[in-house]
Amino acid sequence: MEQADLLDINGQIFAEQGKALNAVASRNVKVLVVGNPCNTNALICLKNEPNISAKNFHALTRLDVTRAKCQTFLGCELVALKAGVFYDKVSNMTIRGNHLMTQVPDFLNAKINGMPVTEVITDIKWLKEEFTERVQKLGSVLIQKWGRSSAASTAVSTVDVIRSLVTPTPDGDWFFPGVYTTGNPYGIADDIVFSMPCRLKGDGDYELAKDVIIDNYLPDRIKKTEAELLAEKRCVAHLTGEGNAYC
Ligand SMILES: O=C(O)C[C@H](O)C(=O)O
Repeated sequence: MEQADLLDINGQIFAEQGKALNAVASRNVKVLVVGNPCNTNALICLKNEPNISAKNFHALTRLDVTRAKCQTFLGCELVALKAGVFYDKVSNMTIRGNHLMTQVPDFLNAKINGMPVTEVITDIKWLKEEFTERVQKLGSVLIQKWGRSSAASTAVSTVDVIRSLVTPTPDGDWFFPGVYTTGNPYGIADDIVFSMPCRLKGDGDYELAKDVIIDNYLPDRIKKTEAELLAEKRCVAHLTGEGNAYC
């Protein structure tokens, strides 16, 4: 199926969900969109819920973050640092942008046992190439292997998001959902759903993390995933009330 068809068919479901939530849901409802393409489906959903704050919508990019944490842990194995490190010792891991293949696993800001990942895994080539590609492609690799999307890890990630929404983010760490962009400090275009680092107090509301490092490597990649999301957005304009779709 072409991406434009997928966007249209799945997008219609999320437009209807948005309208239904708008009609009956609490104005404080928190919405987590799982169906792919989840960033743009979240955008469609929130555009159909004018009575509910766009801040209440999240896209499930947590799955990618958990994968990135696990791959980082495997990276530790590669440099014989497995002892004492499990993936829950990896903090500040985010993926930037879309849940799809252009996503940017941000190893630059991530830490292992409080130390920058790049100081623990000094093979930067491995981080830029193998690690990044593994995280980007795991979803499609699993579909090829099993003939369907991953279900258990999606369910676990969904529970993780809900737990993160109702628990204060641990000191020094981040929460990393796909969120609606409006006036963010990272220069990401407004009016899309983009995964970025956040912190929560445990009441479901969040603020964007401020202590974020950007080097020469990340911006180009972040621009690419932003461009993909802007293109998806044009493709679903008929579902967001913004005119004719253009794919
Ligand atoms: O369902 C998919 O397209 C893949 C899924 O989002 C995943 O990342 O495992």
